[in-house]
Formats: sequence, C-alpha cells, structure tokens
Amino acid sequence: MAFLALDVGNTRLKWALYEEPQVGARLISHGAQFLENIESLGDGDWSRLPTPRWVLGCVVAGDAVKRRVEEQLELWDVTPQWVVSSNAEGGLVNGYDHPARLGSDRWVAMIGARQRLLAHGPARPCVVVMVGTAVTVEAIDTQGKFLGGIILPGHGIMLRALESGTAGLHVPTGEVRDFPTNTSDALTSGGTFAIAGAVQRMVENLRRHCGEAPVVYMTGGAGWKMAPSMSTEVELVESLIFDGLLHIANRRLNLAAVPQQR
Ligand SMILES: Nc1ncnc2c1ncn2[C@@H]1O[C@H](COP(=O)(O)OP(=O)(O)O)[C@@H](O)[C@H]1O
Ligand SMILES: CC(C)(COP(=O)(O)O)[C@@H](O)C(=O)NCCC(=O)O
Ligand SMILES: [K+]
Repeated sequence: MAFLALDVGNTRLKWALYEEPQVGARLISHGAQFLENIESLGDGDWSRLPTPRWVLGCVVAGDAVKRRVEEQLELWDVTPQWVVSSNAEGGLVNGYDHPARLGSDRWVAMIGARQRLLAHGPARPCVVVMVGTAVTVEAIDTQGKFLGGIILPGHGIMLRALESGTAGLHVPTGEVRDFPTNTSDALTSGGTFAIAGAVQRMVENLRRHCGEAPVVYMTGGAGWKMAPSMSTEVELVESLIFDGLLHIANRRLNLAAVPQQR
C-alpha cells in the first residue's frame, strides 16, 4: 500500500514513494522536478511507479502550483491531502501568533526533527535550518514547543538582489573564503556567512532561553552546500520533511483505522 510524500517548495517539487505510510518504511523511489517541469511528472517519472494508495504533501508555492500538481496526480485514483500547520501535532506545540500561517514545510520539517531527536536520545532544545529558495531557522525548546523562527533570503535570491540593485556585481560564482579578495568570492562568502551567522545567532538565543546547547539539524536543496561552512556543529538530514510527512501519515492513518466507538 504505497505512500507518496510531496514537498512543493518555491523552486522544486520533491517527491518520495514509500512502501507504506509508516515511520521507517522502505523508500521505493524518489526524485525532484523544477516547478516549470511539473507537467512532465504524470507521463514521466510518476508513470513508472507503483500506484500510491495515499498522498500527503506540504506546498508553499501557491494555489496555482498546487492545482498543477493535483492535475498530475489524476494519473492515479487518489485524493491528495495537504498539511496545514496546526496548534499541535506530532509532539510539537506551535507558538506562532497565527499557527495556520506558518509555512507547512517549516511545520513538517520541525515534526520530523522532533521525532528524530526523541528517537536518538533524551529531549533537548533543537534548531531546524532549511536552506531552500528562502532560508528558515526555527527554535524548538526541550518540551517540543516551537518558540519562533526567522526567514531570510536564500543564496540565489541574495545574489539576484545584489545583481539587480548594483552595476558592478555581475560575476561568476566564487568560493567561500575567510577573507575574500575578489568580487566572486566576496559575494559567495557574503551569502554563506549571512546564513551561518543567522544560524549561530538563533543557536545562542535558544541556548540562553533553555540553558542547554541545542541540536542543530539542517535540510533543504542547498543544505549540503551550506553545512561545511557553519560555525556551529550541524547534522545534515536531507529527508527531514519526508520524515515529518511519514510521521503525520502514520499517526493520521492509524487513528483512522481505529474502529469507531458506538
Ligand atoms: N540539483 C539542484 N537543482 C536545483 N537547485 C539545487 C540543486 N541542488 C541545490 N540546489 C539549490 O537548492 C535551492 C532549492 O532548494 P529546494 O529545497 O528545492 O528549494 P524549495 O524547497 O524552496 O523549492 C536552489 O536555490 C538551489 O540553489
Ligand atoms: C518561508 C517560506 C517562503 C519558505 O519557502 P521555501 O524556501 O521552502 O520555498 C515558506 O515556508 C512560506 O511561504 N511560509 C509562510 C510564511 C511563514 O512561514 O511565516
Ligand atoms: K522547502
């Protein structure tokens, strides 16, 4: 009874097909598609998959993109479910002023992070960094309360903003250097340090608040590029959103399977 998990961000749709909607289920297949290529999924990558019985996803790319994804899902006789951030789910309490306005990708990644943390040891504070189109850095306390988080531009947006707002910054990608001595390295290092510095600051905020050093998990399409340049120890977990979706599906479907009380 295959389960398809979807993560639709502002740049790419990521998908993963599991043998069942169960934590620890075997991964059958996975992939990613830029949003402009969504229409190729139904006749392409997805046409070769075993039919999923359940589809659960998070989408932050807007309603038009969501509809385009749903069109591709018509390949199968399955109604997708989309996560909406709530007051509490999967061991997390949502401290956002308006919980439903929290990006569902952020919520799902935090659920994946909290479950991972508890599976590996005693409860601790946790920072979750997602490096995608935008970068988000979330703070979760020892009890599993999401205290709040920050949103900053991703590498690509920072560079495009600088390119479009100046005359002299059209240069190839550079290297991350401690002391950059050319424009390319200055831009690449600037973006990287902006993200690394923001993470460092949130780690300090959370350590001060909880009185204990947090675990830091990092995920997102550009996480592998950022991880080596962090000033604090981070664990790169590419599957954080899918882990969260599996956990949510597992809980929801098991609850649904409990016979109704009469
Ligand atoms: N193979 C890749 N293809 C495209 N973008 C990539 C790739 N690897 C890393 N990236 C970077 O990751 C970012 C997109 O990450 P992703 O997690 O897909 O974002 P989102 O969830 O916002 O769609 C891009 O800004 C790009 O810089
Ligand atoms: C912050 C985000 C833009 C991140 O998007 P992404 O980089 O994953 O494409 C997305 O989670 C979003 O639109 N959030 C809604 C606003 C909020 O979380 O406060
Ligand atoms: K994302």
